[in-house]
Amino acid sequence: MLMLTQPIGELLKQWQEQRIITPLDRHFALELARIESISTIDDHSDNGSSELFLLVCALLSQQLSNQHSCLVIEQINLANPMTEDTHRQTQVNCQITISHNQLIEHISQFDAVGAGGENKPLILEHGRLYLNKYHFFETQVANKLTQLASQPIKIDLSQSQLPQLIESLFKANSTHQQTFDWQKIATATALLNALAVITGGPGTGKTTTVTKLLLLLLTQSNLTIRLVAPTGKAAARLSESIKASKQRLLNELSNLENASIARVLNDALTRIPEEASTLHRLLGVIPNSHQFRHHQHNPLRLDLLVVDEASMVDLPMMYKLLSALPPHGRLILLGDQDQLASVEAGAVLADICVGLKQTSAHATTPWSMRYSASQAQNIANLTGQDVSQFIHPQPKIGDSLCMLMHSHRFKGDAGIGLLANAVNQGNTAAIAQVWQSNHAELHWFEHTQELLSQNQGKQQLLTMSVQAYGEYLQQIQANQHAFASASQGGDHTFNLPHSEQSIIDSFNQYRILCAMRAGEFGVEGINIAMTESLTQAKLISAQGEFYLGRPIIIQSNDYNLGLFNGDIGLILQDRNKPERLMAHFVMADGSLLKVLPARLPSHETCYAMTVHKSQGSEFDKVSFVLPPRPSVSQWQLLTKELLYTAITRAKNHFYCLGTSQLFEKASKQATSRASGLAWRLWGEDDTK
Ligand SMILES: Nc1ncnc2c1ncn2[C@@H]1O[C@H](COP(=O)(O)OP(=O)(O)OP(=O)(O)O)[C@@H](O)[C@H]1O
Repeated sequence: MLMLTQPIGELLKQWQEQRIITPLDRHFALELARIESISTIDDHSDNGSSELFLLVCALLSQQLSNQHSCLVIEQINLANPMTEDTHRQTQVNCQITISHNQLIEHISQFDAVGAGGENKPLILEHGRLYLNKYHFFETQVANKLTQLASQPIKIDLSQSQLPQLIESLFKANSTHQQTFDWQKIATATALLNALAVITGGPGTGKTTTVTKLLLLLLTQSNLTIRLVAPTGKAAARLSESIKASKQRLLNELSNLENASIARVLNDALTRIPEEASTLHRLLGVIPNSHQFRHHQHNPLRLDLLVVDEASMVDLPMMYKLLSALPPHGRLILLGDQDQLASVEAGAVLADICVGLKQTSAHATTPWSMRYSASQAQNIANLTGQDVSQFIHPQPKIGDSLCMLMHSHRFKGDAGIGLLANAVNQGNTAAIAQVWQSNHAELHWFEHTQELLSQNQGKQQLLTMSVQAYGEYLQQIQANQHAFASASQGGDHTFNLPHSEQSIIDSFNQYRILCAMRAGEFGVEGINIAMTESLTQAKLISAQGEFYLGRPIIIQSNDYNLGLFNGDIGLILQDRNKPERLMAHFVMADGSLLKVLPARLPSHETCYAMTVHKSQGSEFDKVSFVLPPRPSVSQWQLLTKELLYTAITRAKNHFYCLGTSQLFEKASKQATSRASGLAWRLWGEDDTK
């Protein structure tokens, strides 16, 4: 059943040396072999069965390290199991000689492998091999979502004012030339179900819709509503968006003709919460523990939870969140299903949305709704929108889903929106056309073929970045000069001219995003190059670790300080003692946190950051850096989700340093996360 050129123990060592597997993968396999009582792993007396077990365990661990939730046996490359790519010309030193079905049958015979629900280290279900823990997370998440989705909320239309209120709130939308008002339909979806998943790209109106929804819910009863996002930055943005959306609604309500309706809505508007927190803060962090204060036996005290940027929530976190929901709690997930999947295991939001994907070659749109007949009727009753064409014989959780597809931010022919769409569809002809159309908001820096240090594209990027970052650094210099001259003149009552918030806001107008961490064109190299360029331009004086104007990104959580992985701050003069430097952070509620640099948790310079870390943030201008010659392992990271996420971080200008071939090739490569969640939710395997 297995052909090996060397004993498996030696091969595992060799794969580790070649970095095909990690030391963890190897030790994981050896440890499970110990549990399985495989004493001598190079014993051929069992016809290769022990070796096969080790190989499969190493493959499973390798999958988990790559953020997959499981190992799909059918996807194992039997001819060369340690490579996914069947065309790659790598040395074949291991070959599985039985079929995938025989392999599944064989794996199920091992002692360490059980079926779903069994207390075994590994679980085999539906051709997928899991670590018990991940199987548990996945089944629990699927069960809870399905259970929430099957809790329709009854609305007695003979008693309810809701249709009238909806009509008043969405009246302005009817002037848009669209067949369906999806924002209105999404609102009805969430009014009618305990679970609502509202997805869509940037600027499609997710926050606008959820604000109207909260407003409508609050006209019905006094609910305890909590708003959360996965990171501090995303939570701060959610707060800002909700505030802005409330303000827009307040203006709209002042134009309502019906005074009694306007009164009802105005009253509810004031009760919409504005403050958002992080998921960690909501669940209650226990220092030095993976557990949270809130869980199944100590549920959250709320009636409705709104989770923004849900694409960033990984499988274990989604499990913890769902477990902590009180039995009557309603859940609204907001996010962009096309963005990068979570940093840790799983692609929960993408798996939830997979059932809406159009797989037919004749499909005119990439997604389509999937309603039950009764939900379609309820939506029609509430909104007047006839969605009967979306009735599906097997709606599953479709009644809880709504996708917003019209961007109000990137209108018509705006370059950023066109580029994001073309990348999303992996349409290389459209991508080339967008770049060739010379849109004012798109800028290209080509990697030249010269020595990397003389790469003209990189020089252009650095020159532009010095200018972009110059603005906040000049504000800092103005503060520094004002302090120096006030001190000379003996003035102790003086004030720094630029506030910390305005300097941080100015810094946040621009960011360099890198596809990679390491290397000259990764975060590390670009940060060094930026520091040199800004020093040459005399905008910073980078002497010592903490210099005035140095931007930093936090790399671990410090619950005592209230700083979390991904928080970004600036080293600035302390207003109360300007001769002292402090790290300054703007918190989710808009307040300023000052920390002595020596007390900062692990951190690094942040002129450039990874695209992953930028999720949940937006900048006026973004520069995106692709490496000129990616290695094989770097290639795996260059996906269309990475490009799409980088592009959609930019509000007004997107600059890209790369080669057109690389950009187009990456847009053809989609992220795939092995998981059984979509199958559990939708009952189909061909949805992907
Ligand atoms: N129906 C609409 N008609 C006109 N403008 C709209 C409509 N819906 C939203 N907008 C505008 O589009 C912009 C983005 O809306 P909103 O913030 O709700 O989108 P979003 O999907 O939450 O965006 P993001 O992905 O950035 O969080 C706002 O300026 C908003 O006023």
